[in-house]
Amino acid sequence: MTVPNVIVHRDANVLAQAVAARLITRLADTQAARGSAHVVLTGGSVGIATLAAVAGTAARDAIDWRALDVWWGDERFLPTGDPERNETGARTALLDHVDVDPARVHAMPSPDSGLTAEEAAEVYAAELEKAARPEDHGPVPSFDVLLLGMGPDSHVASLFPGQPALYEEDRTVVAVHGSPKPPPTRLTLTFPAIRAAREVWIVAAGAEKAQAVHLALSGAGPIQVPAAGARGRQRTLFLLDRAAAGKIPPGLGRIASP
Ligand SMILES: O=C(O)C(O)[C@@H](O)[C@H](O)[C@H](O)COP(=O)(O)O
Repeated sequence: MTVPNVIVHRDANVLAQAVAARLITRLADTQAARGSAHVVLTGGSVGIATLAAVAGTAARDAIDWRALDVWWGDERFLPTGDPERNETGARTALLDHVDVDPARVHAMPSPDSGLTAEEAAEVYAAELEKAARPEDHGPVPSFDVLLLGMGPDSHVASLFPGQPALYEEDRTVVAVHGSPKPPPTRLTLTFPAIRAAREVWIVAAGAEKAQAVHLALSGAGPIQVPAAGARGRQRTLFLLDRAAAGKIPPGLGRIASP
């Protein structure tokens, strides 16, 4: 697993703007090299603020939006259009404002599909598998950037400490019941799917995240500290504001904006 790099910005606003700039550059570079790119979005405050920042800058036109596959790391199992769905947040903040190819926006299924959460997880896993190419390392595409927010309990996507989803070694998407963060029923990528990403970027702001950041960077186990198990094949970034970086081990931080 890659050793994470830590980048610290002044506050949550600068963080969102800086992650947006980094994301645009990364995806545009990937498209220049390979023609298209895969990005995995996250819900949560910094995740959605980042998408809004992408929408708000003219540099967004550096991305060929029609040559981008958009996936989600997790979803709240709520009806389509529900404001609490991560999909709804991402559409409102960004996807409704750019020229994405609707066929390449891969929202996780909602309960109005008539599927149970378990069936929905299987459907999404099949969609991922269909998009995987022989050169990919498994039944999911090699995501170019996989964004993850992180909770104060160190959860990422809907992988919560101690829950069964963390032990999954085969399936790439599973249903989660009894999530400590509402709503209780969710769908989530598993560690094998997350670790197929070329780059994993964990974005977190606020002092309430400082302890989780500390643990995730201090050799904690992924069952107790899920963020400790989210690593990209080529690169793992912790993109933080100063408050979230307040407890990182000395020497690890790099202040990127004054
Ligand atoms: O469905 C969700 O809520 C998530 O995708 C979740 O993993 C989120 O990213 C973190 O809980 C961080 O959220 P905040 O940035 O709002 O603290």
